[in-house]
Amino acid sequence: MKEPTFEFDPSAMFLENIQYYASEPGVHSSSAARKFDQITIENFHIPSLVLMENAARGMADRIIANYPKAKKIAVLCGPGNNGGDGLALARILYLKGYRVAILLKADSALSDDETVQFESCLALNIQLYPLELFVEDYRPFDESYDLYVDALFGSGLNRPLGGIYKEAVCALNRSIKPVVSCDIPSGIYGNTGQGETFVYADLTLALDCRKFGHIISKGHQASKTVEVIDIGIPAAVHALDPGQIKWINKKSAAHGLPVRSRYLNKGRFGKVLLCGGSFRMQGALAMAASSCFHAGVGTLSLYTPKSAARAIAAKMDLAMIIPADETDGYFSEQAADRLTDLLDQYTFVCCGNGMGTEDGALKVVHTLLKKRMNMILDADAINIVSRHPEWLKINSEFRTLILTPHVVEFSRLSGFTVEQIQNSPIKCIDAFLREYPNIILVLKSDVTFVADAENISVLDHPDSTLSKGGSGDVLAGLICGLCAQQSVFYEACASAVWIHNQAASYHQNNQDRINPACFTPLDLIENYSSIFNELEKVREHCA
Ligand SMILES: NC(=O)C1=CN([C@@H]2O[C@H](COP(=O)(O)OP(=O)(O)OC[C@H]3O[C@@H](n4cnc5c(N)ncnc54)[C@H](O)[C@@H]3O)[C@@H](O)[C@H]2O)[C@@H](O)CC1
Ligand SMILES: Nc1ncnc2c1ncn2[C@@H]1O[C@H](COP(=O)(O)OP(=O)(O)O)[C@@H](O)[C@H]1O
Ligand SMILES: [K+]
Repeated sequence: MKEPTFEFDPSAMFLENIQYYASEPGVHSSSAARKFDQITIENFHIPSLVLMENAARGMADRIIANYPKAKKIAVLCGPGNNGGDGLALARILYLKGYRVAILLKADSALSDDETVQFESCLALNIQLYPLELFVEDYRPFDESYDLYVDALFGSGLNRPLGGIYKEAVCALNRSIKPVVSCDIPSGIYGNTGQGETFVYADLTLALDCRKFGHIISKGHQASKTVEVIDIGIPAAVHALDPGQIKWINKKSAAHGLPVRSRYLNKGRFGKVLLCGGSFRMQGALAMAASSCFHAGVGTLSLYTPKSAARAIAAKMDLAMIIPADETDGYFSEQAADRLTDLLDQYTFVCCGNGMGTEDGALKVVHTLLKKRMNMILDADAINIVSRHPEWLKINSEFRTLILTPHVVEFSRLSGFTVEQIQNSPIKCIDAFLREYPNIILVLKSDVTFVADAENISVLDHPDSTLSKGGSGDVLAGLICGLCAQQSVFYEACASAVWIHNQAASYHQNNQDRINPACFTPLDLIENYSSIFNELEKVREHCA
């Protein structure tokens, strides 16, 4: 595994206000996480056994909170410090009165810290079984124990699982009892999320920080629900990692929400033009428009083919509608010519929703890109620039361009296969942004990335409520609405991604929650107001 290149530089850390860093850690490679451990042990003189104890205590607390009925717990331990965490956890649970069994490969060589843990488990007479017994028949354990802990391998995995470990993982996956993985599901590589045979966990307790392997490739589903355990690594150490992915959370979402001064008039909250729609797909534009308006923009205009304009005008009062010349219900080439004269009135444009990829639409996108203005291209506009990637470079240094592809659109745009994007999203994003450094990319999926040439952030909150036609249009409208009101576009994109996802589950704990199957993308918009209120409170609290 390649070791990260960053070095410990105390001056870099302490010249800054250390509190600045005291926020939730991002997502790091597991090589970086190993480096954090090393820096903490060597430079902060916090012994590795202390970190291990913190890890084990944190895990015990989370297991008790998540599985309050589990009283009998079997812990599968490997030959390294992941196994050491497992043994320390076994001791802590045992001393709290749980019935605990340790499963360890017979004659296993143990790491130094694990040896310490092993001695104390032996002295306490905690039940110890050879892992071989579990591999031969896991069912007696299924009958006697309520929960398994997978502490076989963590960040030290350096080859595919084989032999008894592979068999143990297969048995764990067949078991009907819940499995909690320590740090990372065994068999998954923390740097890449790849693996051959690996544990499918019900809960993964990530030590210190989330690793890439929790959010990408096979590791994403294998990890299922991830909770982070604070093991006592100083927060400022995380900031040393240049390769980290920021975690999009409520606090960062609050940061990207525009501040709304009570004294300003509509002209100061953005003059937005949405360009899109067609006779067959006017709903996409209407949903984007409603989302954009409810995000707070001052004025909103829609430029859409005549027949779509008539249909939208009949149901929407929020936007000014400019009918465009059309051919068979889609933008005509003349529509693009007229657009040139219109654009100067607007401060932000969103283009693509329901637009089609006919010649007129092509010319509309080209016209926009020749103009030095800030804009989002979504949906069909992305399909169009995929056919003309050279257009992405026109005037690129004079404007911010936001692209919001889903994985298939990103595949068309970047040339990477869907499989490559799913297996190695970070590499694909990185390569794309090296080619187009002035773009902000929002790569949408169950895990969504927001990236520019310098930053990459992630939202990992899968929710089938959003797996519906129109969710993307609503997101494009929201991003446009937040960006039109401020100049920190990257933060606004991350904020919109969080709000959009949060809006899908907003009623989760209320009786009036709409079932995910029955929820429509328009219901998302109804939840903006409550979410904005919450984010404003977070912002006041942090000020
Ligand atoms: N370094 C530290 O101070 C801390 C480490 N922590 C824990 O330590 C873990 C990392 O510990 P280690 O570096 O010991 O690594 P692991 O415990 O992941 O395992 C490494 C050991 O497994 C062997 N191994 C790797 N792949 C194998 C395979 N496929 N089949 C059989 N054997 C294999 C290696 O040769 C090595 O002996 C973390 O994931 C975390 O759980 C935590 O306790 C926090 C503090
Ligand atoms: N399972 C899921 N979990 C979380 N978010 C999802 C899921 N499925 C879709 N989404 C989100 O919903 C939106 C769908 O966008 P897109 O695929 O462009 O839809 P459409 O073009 O139909 O509007 C994206 O923001 C995506 O991240
Ligand atoms: K593990």
